[in-house]
Amino acid sequence: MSGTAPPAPEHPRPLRVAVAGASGRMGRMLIEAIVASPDLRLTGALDIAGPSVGQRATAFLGDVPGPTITDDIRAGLQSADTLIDFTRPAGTLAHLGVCRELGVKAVIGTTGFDEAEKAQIAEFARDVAIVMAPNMSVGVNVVLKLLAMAAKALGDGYDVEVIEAHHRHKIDAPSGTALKMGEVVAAALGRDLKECAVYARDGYSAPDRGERARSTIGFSSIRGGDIVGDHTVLFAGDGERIEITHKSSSRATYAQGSLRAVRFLAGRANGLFGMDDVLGIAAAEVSA
Ligand SMILES: NC(=O)C1=CN([C@@H]2O[C@H](COP(=O)(O)OP(=O)(O)OC[C@H]3O[C@@H](n4cnc5c(N)ncnc54)[C@H](OP(=O)(O)O)[C@@H]3O)[C@@H](O)[C@H]2O)C=CC1
Ligand SMILES: O=C(O)C1=N[C@H](C(=O)O)C[C@H](O)C1
Repeated sequence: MSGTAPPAPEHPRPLRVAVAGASGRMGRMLIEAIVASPDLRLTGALDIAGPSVGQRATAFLGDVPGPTITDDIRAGLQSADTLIDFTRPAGTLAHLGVCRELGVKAVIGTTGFDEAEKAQIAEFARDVAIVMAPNMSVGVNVVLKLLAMAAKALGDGYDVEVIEAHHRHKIDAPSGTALKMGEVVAAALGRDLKECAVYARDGYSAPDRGERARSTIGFSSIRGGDIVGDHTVLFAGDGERIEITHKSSSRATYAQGSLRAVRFLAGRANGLFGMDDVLGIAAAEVSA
């Protein structure tokens, strides 16, 4: 034992966290992870009006104390430093409006935002610090770097297809992660995904009929059972194929990534960040 004082704790008091979508698949996973984290405290739980409102947010964990789920956004956020939101685009935007008023930071996992909604989130981030990512897992964010490197190295000679599979309850398609993968590959190839994405092919209706246009990036979505989340990017060339795949087998990875994002935001007043910022890989080398 040395005689020096132990290092100061990273955070002098637990970070106070509210969860939106508290009774959802991710909401419950997040609540369980927060309760198990000594540096975090669950101070609010939000959900859209329904049977979960009025219930104790931690009831599914047994006799664990926790806040009551509310659909009153202000009440749910009033004691929080940071909101973690895994809901729907309309819900997230409503929550962010109150976050801005109350000075509450936000970690956004919700997917399915359109361009106008993304612009609104960027606007909110001028006033409050926000981490937003379609996938909070470490693995997927490392894969995004690998994809950029692969696309740069392979260039235009390979056809790119993004294939994703999720559980039967997922409402948006393609997944936010698949779209992000497409964006990363398109950027590395000097393309604009808006111009080159192909979301459906039925073989009969123009303009999808006929040979594959070389510069397109195709998307395929599979929905079934309890698949947590699988993503493959296929680079198909002449005489060889490369497949880069990530498979989630537990939502705990998304929850743990979200908690890392909460801790990352603790020192920040405003700005829009991604999981690559949280993980410290935003500037990782991707040149081929
Ligand atoms: N970034 C990431 O790492 C991940 C992102 N996701 C994304 O998170 C989101 C939620 O996923 P998941 O937990 O599986 O979904 P769930 O449907 O299980 O949970 C969503 C929760 O939000 C509630 N909700 C619905 N609409 C609103 C609204 N307008 N305002 C407030 N709350 C609302 C739902 O209530 P009700 O049930 O009554 O509709 C439910 O409690 C999706 O967009 C999904 O793609 C999911 C996993 C990982
Ligand atoms: O809805 C889900 O479940 C998931 N959604 C995210 C997405 O749309 O990419 C992340 C993960 O794939 C699980």
